[in-house]
Amino acid sequence: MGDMTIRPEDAPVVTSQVTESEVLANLSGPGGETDLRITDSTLRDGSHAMQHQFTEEQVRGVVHALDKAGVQVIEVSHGDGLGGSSFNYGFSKVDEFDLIKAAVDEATQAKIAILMLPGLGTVHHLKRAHAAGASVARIATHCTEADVSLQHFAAARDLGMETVGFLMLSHKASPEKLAEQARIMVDAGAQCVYVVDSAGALVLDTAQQRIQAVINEIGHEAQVGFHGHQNLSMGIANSVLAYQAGAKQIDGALCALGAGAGNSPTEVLAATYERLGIRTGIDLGEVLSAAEDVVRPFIPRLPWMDRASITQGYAGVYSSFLLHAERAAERYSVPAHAILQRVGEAGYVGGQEDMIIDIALELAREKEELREHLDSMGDLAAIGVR
Ligand SMILES: CC[C@H](O)CC(=O)C(=O)O
Ligand SMILES: [Mn+2]
Repeated sequence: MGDMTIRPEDAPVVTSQVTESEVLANLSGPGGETDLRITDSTLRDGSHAMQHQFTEEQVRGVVHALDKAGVQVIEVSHGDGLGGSSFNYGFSKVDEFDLIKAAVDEATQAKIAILMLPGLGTVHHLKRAHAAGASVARIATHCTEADVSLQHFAAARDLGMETVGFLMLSHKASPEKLAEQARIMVDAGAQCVYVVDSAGALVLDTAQQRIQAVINEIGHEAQVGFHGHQNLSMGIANSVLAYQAGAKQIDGALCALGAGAGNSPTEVLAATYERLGIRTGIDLGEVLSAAEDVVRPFIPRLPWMDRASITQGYAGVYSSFLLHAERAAERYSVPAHAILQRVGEAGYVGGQEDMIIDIALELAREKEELREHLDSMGDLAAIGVR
Protein backbone atom coordinates (compact mmCIF):
# COMPACT_ATOMS: atom_id res chain seq x y z
CA MET A 1 0.00 0.00 0.00
CA GLY A 2 1.31 3.46 -0.88
CA ASP A 3 1.82 6.34 1.54
CA MET A 4 -1.68 7.50 2.53
CA THR A 5 -0.47 10.43 4.61
CA ILE A 6 -2.03 13.75 3.62
CA ARG A 7 0.51 16.51 4.09
CA PRO A 8 -0.45 20.17 4.46
CA GLU A 9 1.43 20.96 1.24
CA ASP A 10 -0.81 18.48 -0.63
CA ALA A 11 -3.99 20.32 0.30
CA PRO A 12 -5.68 22.40 -2.34
CA VAL A 13 -5.11 26.07 -1.50
CA VAL A 14 -8.52 27.60 -2.02
CA THR A 15 -8.28 30.79 0.00
CA SER A 16 -8.24 32.90 -3.13
CA GLN A 17 -11.75 31.63 -3.92
CA VAL A 18 -13.07 32.96 -0.62
CA THR A 19 -13.65 36.63 -1.09
CA GLU A 20 -14.45 38.85 1.84
CA SER A 21 -17.91 39.62 0.47
CA GLU A 22 -18.60 35.91 0.04
CA VAL A 23 -17.56 35.26 3.62
CA LEU A 24 -19.67 38.10 4.95
CA ALA A 25 -22.65 37.40 2.71
CA ASN A 26 -24.09 34.92 5.14
CA LEU A 27 -24.62 37.67 7.70
CA SER A 28 -27.97 38.63 6.31
CA GLY A 29 -30.76 36.70 7.97
CA PRO A 30 -34.40 36.21 7.03
CA GLY A 31 -35.25 39.53 8.69
CA GLY A 32 -32.45 41.53 7.00
CA GLU A 33 -28.87 42.35 7.86
CA THR A 34 -27.41 40.96 11.10
CA ASP A 35 -24.24 41.64 13.08
CA LEU A 36 -23.53 37.98 13.73
CA ARG A 37 -24.93 34.56 12.94
CA ILE A 38 -26.07 32.13 15.59
CA THR A 39 -25.80 28.41 14.86
CA ASP A 40 -28.03 26.31 17.07
CA SER A 41 -26.56 22.98 18.10
CA THR A 42 -29.45 21.59 20.19
CA LEU A 43 -29.82 18.71 17.74
CA ARG A 44 -26.09 17.86 17.71
CA ASP A 45 -24.35 18.87 20.96
CA GLY A 46 -27.70 18.21 22.68
CA SER A 47 -27.50 14.66 21.39
CA HIS A 48 -24.86 13.97 24.10
CA ALA A 49 -27.24 15.10 26.83
CA MET A 50 -30.04 13.03 25.24
CA GLN A 51 -27.77 9.96 25.08
CA HIS A 52 -28.30 10.17 21.30
CA GLN A 53 -31.99 9.25 21.62
CA PHE A 54 -33.57 12.06 19.53
CA THR A 55 -36.71 11.04 17.67
CA GLU A 56 -37.73 12.36 14.27
CA GLU A 57 -40.70 14.10 15.88
CA GLN A 58 -38.41 15.97 18.30
CA VAL A 59 -36.08 16.99 15.48
CA ARG A 60 -38.97 18.27 13.39
CA GLY A 61 -40.39 20.21 16.33
CA VAL A 62 -37.06 21.87 17.18
CA VAL A 63 -36.22 22.73 13.56
CA HIS A 64 -39.70 24.14 12.98
CA ALA A 65 -39.44 26.37 16.05
CA LEU A 66 -35.85 27.55 15.40
CA ASP A 67 -36.57 28.20 11.74
CA LYS A 68 -39.65 30.25 12.67
CA ALA A 69 -37.57 32.20 15.20
CA GLY A 70 -35.15 33.19 12.43
CA VAL A 71 -32.16 31.08 13.50
CA GLN A 72 -30.07 30.81 10.35
CA VAL A 73 -28.16 27.57 10.90
CA ILE A 74 -29.29 24.42 12.70
CA GLU A 75 -26.82 21.60 13.32
CA VAL A 76 -28.07 18.00 13.22
CA SER A 77 -25.81 14.97 13.78
CA HIS A 78 -24.91 12.36 16.36
CA GLY A 79 -23.32 14.16 19.34
CA ASP A 80 -19.87 12.95 18.25
CA GLY A 81 -20.53 13.91 14.66
CA LEU A 82 -21.34 11.87 11.57
CA GLY A 83 -20.61 8.19 12.09
CA GLY A 84 -20.61 8.62 15.87
CA SER A 85 -23.36 6.05 16.45
CA SER A 86 -21.28 3.18 17.79
CA PHE A 87 -20.59 1.01 20.81
CA ASN A 88 -17.83 3.40 21.91
CA TYR A 89 -19.84 6.64 21.71
CA GLY A 90 -23.41 5.38 22.08
CA PHE A 91 -25.89 4.26 19.46
CA SER A 92 -28.40 6.72 18.01
CA LYS A 93 -32.07 5.86 18.37
CA VAL A 94 -32.75 7.08 14.81
CA ASP A 95 -30.27 7.04 11.94
CA GLU A 96 -28.70 10.50 11.72
CA PHE A 97 -29.25 10.72 7.95
CA ASP A 98 -32.99 10.27 8.52
CA LEU A 99 -32.85 13.05 11.11
CA ILE A 100 -30.92 15.31 8.71
CA LYS A 101 -33.51 14.66 5.96
CA ALA A 102 -36.35 15.46 8.38
CA ALA A 103 -34.60 18.68 9.42
CA VAL A 104 -34.05 19.75 5.80
CA ASP A 105 -37.69 18.98 5.05
CA GLU A 106 -38.88 21.07 8.00
CA ALA A 107 -36.67 24.16 7.48
CA THR A 108 -37.94 26.96 5.28
CA GLN A 109 -35.04 29.42 5.61
CA ALA A 110 -32.48 27.84 7.95
CA LYS A 111 -29.49 25.97 6.57
CA ILE A 112 -28.90 22.52 8.03
CA ALA A 113 -25.35 21.91 9.22
CA ILE A 114 -23.58 18.70 10.13
CA LEU A 115 -20.54 18.14 12.32
CA MET A 116 -17.88 15.57 11.55
CA LEU A 117 -14.64 14.48 13.19
CA PRO A 118 -12.24 13.16 10.54
CA GLY A 119 -11.55 9.53 11.34
CA LEU A 120 -14.88 8.91 12.99
CA GLY A 121 -16.77 10.51 10.10
CA THR A 122 -15.52 9.94 6.57
CA VAL A 123 -15.87 11.69 3.22
CA HIS A 124 -18.48 9.04 2.43
CA HIS A 125 -20.57 10.23 5.41
CA LEU A 126 -20.12 13.81 4.24
CA LYS A 127 -21.44 12.96 0.78
CA ARG A 128 -24.46 11.22 2.30
CA ALA A 129 -25.18 14.25 4.51
CA HIS A 130 -24.94 16.54 1.49
CA ALA A 131 -27.25 14.25 -0.48
CA ALA A 132 -29.70 14.43 2.43
CA GLY A 133 -29.73 18.22 2.03
CA ALA A 134 -27.16 19.46 4.58
CA SER A 135 -25.42 22.56 3.25
CA VAL A 136 -22.94 23.50 6.00
CA ALA A 137 -20.04 21.17 6.86
CA ARG A 138 -18.49 21.74 10.27
CA ILE A 139 -15.24 19.81 10.52
CA ALA A 140 -13.80 19.32 13.98
CA THR A 141 -10.30 18.40 15.09
CA HIS A 142 -8.34 18.55 18.31
CA CYS A 143 -6.94 22.09 18.60
CA THR A 144 -3.43 21.04 17.56
CA GLU A 145 -4.41 18.62 14.79
CA ALA A 146 -5.99 20.73 12.07
CA ASP A 147 -3.92 18.88 9.48
CA VAL A 148 -6.19 15.82 9.69
CA SER A 149 -9.03 17.87 8.17
CA LEU A 150 -7.52 18.79 4.80
CA GLN A 151 -9.23 16.25 2.58
CA HIS A 152 -12.57 16.82 4.36
CA PHE A 153 -12.51 20.56 3.68
CA ALA A 154 -11.57 19.88 0.08
CA ALA A 155 -14.43 17.38 -0.27
CA ALA A 156 -16.93 19.75 1.35
CA ARG A 157 -15.90 22.61 -0.96
CA ASP A 158 -16.12 20.27 -3.97
CA LEU A 159 -19.68 19.46 -2.92
CA GLY A 160 -20.40 23.20 -2.79
CA MET A 161 -21.00 23.18 0.96
CA GLU A 162 -20.26 26.10 3.27
CA THR A 163 -17.31 25.12 5.45
CA VAL A 164 -16.57 25.70 9.11
CA GLY A 165 -13.55 24.48 11.08
CA PHE A 166 -13.86 23.54 14.75
CA LEU A 167 -10.72 23.66 16.92
CA MET A 168 -11.78 21.61 19.92
CA LEU A 169 -10.46 21.86 23.49
CA SER A 170 -9.09 25.28 22.58
CA HIS A 171 -8.00 25.99 26.15
CA LYS A 172 -5.20 23.46 25.61
CA ALA A 173 -3.48 25.55 22.94
CA SER A 174 -1.94 29.00 23.24
CA PRO A 175 -3.51 31.82 21.20
CA GLU A 176 -0.51 31.65 18.82
CA LYS A 177 -0.88 27.90 18.32
CA LEU A 178 -4.61 28.24 17.66
CA ALA A 179 -3.93 30.95 15.09
CA GLU A 180 -1.46 28.65 13.33
CA GLN A 181 -4.00 25.81 13.31
CA ALA A 182 -6.75 28.11 12.03
CA ARG A 183 -4.44 29.09 9.17
CA ILE A 184 -4.12 25.41 8.20
CA MET A 185 -7.91 25.06 8.10
CA VAL A 186 -8.42 28.23 6.05
CA ASP A 187 -5.75 27.20 3.56
CA ALA A 188 -7.58 23.87 3.26
CA GLY A 189 -10.87 25.61 2.47
CA ALA A 190 -12.52 26.61 5.76
CA GLN A 191 -14.65 29.76 5.44
CA CYS A 192 -14.89 30.17 9.20
CA VAL A 193 -12.84 28.75 12.08
CA TYR A 194 -14.28 28.34 15.55
CA VAL A 195 -12.51 28.56 18.87
CA VAL A 196 -14.29 25.67 20.59
CA ASP A 197 -14.34 25.71 24.37
CA SER A 198 -15.15 21.99 24.62
CA ALA A 199 -14.39 21.84 28.34
CA GLY A 200 -16.01 25.16 29.27
CA ALA A 201 -12.59 26.01 30.69
CA LEU A 202 -12.00 29.39 29.06
CA VAL A 203 -12.71 32.34 31.32
CA LEU A 204 -13.22 35.80 29.80
CA ASP A 205 -9.83 37.08 28.62
CA THR A 206 -8.49 33.58 27.95
CA ALA A 207 -11.38 33.17 25.50
CA GLN A 208 -11.03 36.65 24.03
CA GLN A 209 -7.26 36.38 23.51
CA ARG A 210 -7.74 33.19 21.50
CA ILE A 211 -10.47 34.74 19.34
CA GLN A 212 -8.30 37.81 18.81
CA ALA A 213 -5.26 35.79 17.76
CA VAL A 214 -7.30 33.75 15.28
CA ILE A 215 -8.89 36.91 13.85
CA ASN A 216 -5.47 38.51 13.45
CA GLU A 217 -4.35 35.48 11.45
CA ILE A 218 -7.38 34.73 9.24
CA GLY A 219 -9.81 37.62 9.73
CA HIS A 220 -9.28 39.18 6.30
CA GLU A 221 -10.06 35.88 4.55
CA ALA A 222 -12.53 34.02 6.73
CA GLN A 223 -14.85 34.46 9.67
CA VAL A 224 -14.15 33.41 13.23
CA GLY A 225 -16.63 31.69 15.54
CA PHE A 226 -17.01 30.73 19.18
CA HIS A 227 -18.62 27.63 20.70
CA GLY A 228 -19.06 27.83 24.46
CA HIS A 229 -19.90 25.42 27.27
CA GLN A 230 -21.40 26.34 30.62
CA ASN A 231 -19.25 24.26 32.99
CA LEU A 232 -17.94 27.42 34.65
CA SER A 233 -21.04 29.35 33.58
CA MET A 234 -19.02 31.45 31.13
CA GLY A 235 -20.77 30.58 27.85
CA ILE A 236 -22.72 33.82 27.44
CA ALA A 237 -20.04 36.19 28.78
CA ASN A 238 -17.37 34.55 26.61
CA SER A 239 -19.71 34.79 23.59
CA VAL A 240 -20.19 38.52 24.17
CA LEU A 241 -16.42 39.01 24.41
CA ALA A 242 -15.98 36.88 21.29
CA TYR A 243 -18.34 39.17 19.38
CA GLN A 244 -16.56 42.25 20.72
CA ALA A 245 -13.26 40.80 19.50
CA GLY A 246 -14.76 40.34 16.03
CA ALA A 247 -16.28 36.82 15.98
CA LYS A 248 -19.18 36.62 13.53
CA GLN A 249 -20.51 33.12 14.23
CA ILE A 250 -21.64 32.04 17.69
CA ASP A 251 -23.05 28.69 18.81
CA GLY A 252 -25.84 28.03 21.25
CA ALA A 253 -28.34 25.34 22.18
CA LEU A 254 -31.91 25.72 23.40
CA CYS A 255 -32.19 25.26 27.19
CA ALA A 256 -28.37 24.87 27.03
CA LEU A 257 -28.97 21.29 25.86
CA GLY A 258 -25.44 20.06 25.25
CA ALA A 259 -22.59 18.08 26.76
CA GLY A 260 -21.29 18.76 30.28
CA ALA A 261 -23.20 21.66 31.85
CA GLY A 262 -24.52 22.37 28.36
CA ASN A 263 -23.88 25.04 25.75
CA SER A 264 -24.54 28.77 25.85
CA PRO A 265 -28.36 28.80 25.79
CA THR A 266 -29.50 30.11 22.38
CA GLU A 267 -32.42 31.97 23.94
CA VAL A 268 -30.12 33.73 26.43
CA LEU A 269 -27.65 34.60 23.64
CA ALA A 270 -30.53 36.12 21.64
CA ALA A 271 -31.79 38.14 24.62
CA THR A 272 -28.31 39.29 25.68
CA TYR A 273 -27.22 40.36 22.21
CA GLU A 274 -30.53 42.16 21.68
CA ARG A 275 -30.05 43.98 24.99
CA LEU A 276 -26.62 45.06 23.73
CA GLY A 277 -28.10 46.26 20.43
CA ILE A 278 -26.33 43.51 18.49
CA ARG A 279 -28.51 42.16 15.67
CA THR A 280 -28.89 38.37 15.46
CA GLY A 281 -32.01 38.31 13.28
CA ILE A 282 -33.71 36.14 15.93
CA ASP A 283 -37.21 36.89 17.17
CA LEU A 284 -36.88 36.81 20.95
CA GLY A 285 -40.46 35.74 21.70
CA GLU A 286 -40.24 32.86 19.22
CA VAL A 287 -36.90 31.58 20.46
CA LEU A 288 -38.08 31.76 24.08
CA SER A 289 -41.10 29.66 23.08
CA ALA A 290 -38.85 27.22 21.25
CA ALA A 291 -36.87 26.69 24.45
CA GLU A 292 -39.76 26.65 26.90
CA ASP A 293 -42.51 24.94 24.93
CA VAL A 294 -40.67 22.69 22.50
CA VAL A 295 -37.36 21.60 24.04
CA ARG A 296 -37.91 21.84 27.81
CA PRO A 297 -40.75 19.27 27.87
CA PHE A 298 -38.67 16.46 26.33
CA ILE A 299 -35.39 16.96 28.24
CA PRO A 300 -34.98 14.12 30.74
CA ARG A 301 -32.40 16.05 32.76
CA LEU A 302 -31.52 19.72 32.32
CA PRO A 303 -27.78 20.35 31.85
CA TRP A 304 -26.50 21.85 35.06
CA MET A 305 -23.35 23.09 36.80
CA ASP A 306 -23.05 20.25 39.30
CA ARG A 307 -19.92 18.93 40.98
CA ALA A 308 -18.95 16.75 38.02
CA SER A 309 -19.48 19.34 35.28
CA ILE A 310 -17.81 22.14 37.28
CA THR A 311 -14.86 19.76 37.69
CA GLN A 312 -14.80 19.44 33.89
CA GLY A 313 -14.51 23.20 33.47
CA TYR A 314 -11.98 23.51 36.25
CA ALA A 315 -9.81 20.56 35.18
CA GLY A 316 -10.26 21.18 31.43
CA VAL A 317 -12.09 17.98 30.50
CA TYR A 318 -14.02 17.42 27.27
CA SER A 319 -17.70 18.03 28.08
CA SER A 320 -18.90 14.93 26.29
CA PHE A 321 -17.00 12.80 28.83
CA LEU A 322 -19.62 13.59 31.50
CA LEU A 323 -22.10 10.80 30.83
CA HIS A 324 -19.31 8.29 30.15
CA ALA A 325 -17.83 9.19 33.56
CA GLU A 326 -21.22 8.94 35.26
CA ARG A 327 -21.82 5.48 33.82
CA ALA A 328 -18.34 4.31 34.90
CA ALA A 329 -18.89 5.87 38.34
CA GLU A 330 -22.04 3.88 38.85
CA ARG A 331 -20.55 0.66 37.55
CA TYR A 332 -17.41 0.81 39.74
CA SER A 333 -18.88 2.70 42.74
CA VAL A 334 -16.52 5.65 42.58
CA PRO A 335 -17.42 9.36 42.27
CA ALA A 336 -17.82 10.79 38.75
CA HIS A 337 -16.08 14.04 39.73
CA ALA A 338 -13.03 12.06 40.95
CA ILE A 339 -12.84 10.29 37.58
CA LEU A 340 -13.10 13.59 35.72
CA GLN A 341 -10.45 15.21 37.90
CA ARG A 342 -8.01 12.44 36.93
CA VAL A 343 -9.01 12.66 33.26
CA GLY A 344 -8.05 16.34 33.45
CA GLU A 345 -4.73 15.56 35.16
CA ALA A 346 -3.94 12.94 32.51
CA GLY A 347 -4.87 15.39 29.73
CA TYR A 348 -7.07 12.96 27.78
CA VAL A 349 -8.73 14.31 24.65
CA GLY A 350 -11.68 13.33 22.45
CA GLY A 351 -11.35 9.74 21.22
CA GLN A 352 -9.85 8.57 24.52
CA GLU A 353 -13.22 7.77 26.14
CA ASP A 354 -12.04 4.23 26.94
CA MET A 355 -9.50 5.67 29.40
CA ILE A 356 -12.43 6.73 31.59
CA ILE A 357 -12.98 3.05 32.42
CA ASP A 358 -9.26 2.63 33.21
CA ILE A 359 -9.42 5.54 35.64
CA ALA A 360 -12.61 4.26 37.27
CA LEU A 361 -10.94 0.86 37.77
CA GLU A 362 -7.85 2.54 39.22
CA LEU A 363 -9.99 4.52 41.69
CA ALA A 364 -11.95 1.38 42.62
CA ARG A 365 -8.64 -0.45 43.25
CA GLU A 366 -7.35 2.38 45.43
CA LYS A 367 -10.62 2.41 47.37
CA GLU A 368 -10.34 -1.35 47.97
CA GLU A 369 -6.69 -1.04 49.09
CA LEU A 370 -7.65 1.70 51.51
CA ARG A 371 -10.50 -0.43 52.89
CA GLU A 372 -8.14 -3.39 53.37
CA HIS A 373 -5.63 -1.12 55.06
CA LEU A 374 -8.27 0.24 57.44
CA ASP A 375 -9.51 -3.31 58.14
CA SER A 376 -5.98 -4.43 58.99
CA MET A 377 -5.61 -1.45 61.33
CA GLY A 378 -8.81 -2.61 63.01
CA ASP A 379 -7.41 -6.16 63.33
CA LEU A 380 -4.21 -4.79 64.91
CA ALA A 381 -6.23 -2.73 67.37
CA ALA A 382 -8.29 -5.82 68.27
CA ILE A 383 -5.19 -7.78 69.33
CA GLY A 384 -3.88 -4.80 71.24
CA VAL A 385 -1.03 -3.89 68.90
CA ARG A 386 -2.40 -0.37 68.36
C1 LIG B 1 -17.92 15.81 18.66
C2 LIG B 1 -17.29 16.15 19.87
C3 LIG B 1 -17.71 17.44 20.54
O1 LIG B 1 -18.97 17.27 21.17
C4 LIG B 1 -17.69 18.66 19.64
C5 LIG B 1 -18.04 19.84 20.47
O2 LIG B 1 -19.16 20.32 20.46
C6 LIG B 1 -17.04 20.37 21.40
O3 LIG B 1 -15.87 19.99 21.33
O4 LIG B 1 -17.45 21.18 22.25
MN1 LIG C 1 -19.64 21.33 22.33
